Amino acid sequence: MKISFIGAGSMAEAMIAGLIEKKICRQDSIYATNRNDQVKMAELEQRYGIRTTYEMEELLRDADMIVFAVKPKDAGEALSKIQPYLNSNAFFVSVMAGIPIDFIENKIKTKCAIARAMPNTSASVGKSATAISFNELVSNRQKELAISIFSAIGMTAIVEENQLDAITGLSGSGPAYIYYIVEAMEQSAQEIGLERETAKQLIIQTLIGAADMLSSSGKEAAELRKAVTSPGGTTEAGIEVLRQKGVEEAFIECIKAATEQSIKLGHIHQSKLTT
Ligand SMILES: NC(=O)C1=CN([C@@H]2O[C@H](COP(=O)(O)OP(=O)(O)OC[C@H]3O[C@@H](n4cnc5c(N)ncnc54)[C@H](OP(=O)(O)O)[C@@H]3O)[C@@H](O)[C@H]2O)C=CC1
Ligand SMILES: O=C(O)[C@@H]1CCC=N1
Repeated sequence: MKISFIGAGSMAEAMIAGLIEKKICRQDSIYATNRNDQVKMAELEQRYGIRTTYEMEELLRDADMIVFAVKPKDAGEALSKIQPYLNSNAFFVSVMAGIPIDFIENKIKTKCAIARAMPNTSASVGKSATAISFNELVSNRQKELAISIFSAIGMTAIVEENQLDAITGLSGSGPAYIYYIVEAMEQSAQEIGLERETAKQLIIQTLIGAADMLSSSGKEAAELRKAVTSPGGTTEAGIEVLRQKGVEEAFIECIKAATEQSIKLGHIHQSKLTT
């Protein structure tokens, strides 16, 4: 099975790392290209044993899946570059935030199977939360292929395309929100006089434990939170500050803003098709 990546940045690398870790396909059956960062290409070859090339013919010939992972702003240019090399057998999987399937269909001018997916960078450790939708040309075999690949690097939900902007705001960007909280916890650990490395390990284990509880206890987040929060205790004192500072509202606004941005990216690209 040949999988070709167009765009070789954070998201492509996370998927490549996950695919290799889970032995989904041979290392030398994964191909990648970028715009011009040859150092990065050499690094990927060395780190993962994959093939990199700037030859579109070599990259795309007989690929079972073409994963499109450039920034939305570069989508038009990159799609135009590969368009002459695509045929109706191609199976194209875009992971771009905000870019609708019909924009891609218009740009590549070839009727082919297209999936739009929203994974996250936890793919690199086999823990992506991915949502995916398909155009009407994706065959059952291609759907199974995409689902098996994304499921190997995490969990996969099949959704209607109109859900993907919200999913981008929630779980596509989601890891960054958690890292942001960890940064704050690390900063606070320093301020309250804890040794950096010990604090880091405690924070990580706290996150893993909480995620595990959410996943395996069958209890809602609110119930788990209440179980930690003794009346008149330490957690109550801490959570009260979060409440006063409006942290819950801030997170809700944060996810709405990310969702809006995904919608906006789509509109910007759609308007380019009509101008
Ligand atoms: N990062 C994340 O957490 C997630 C990202 N995504 C989506 O994945 C996509 C990629 O994001 P990310 O990996 O973070 O971005 P990066 O900036 O890390 O990588 C973008 C890649 O695209 C390449 N590129 C740009 N233009 C072209 C071109 N014309 N032809 C070939 N390659 C090109 C760049 O090459 P060069 O370096 O040479 O310029 C680079 O390798 C985005 O659309 C994003 O919305 C989806 C889910 C999560
Ligand atoms: O910030 C971004 O645009 C990408 C999409 C989802 C996560 N990162």
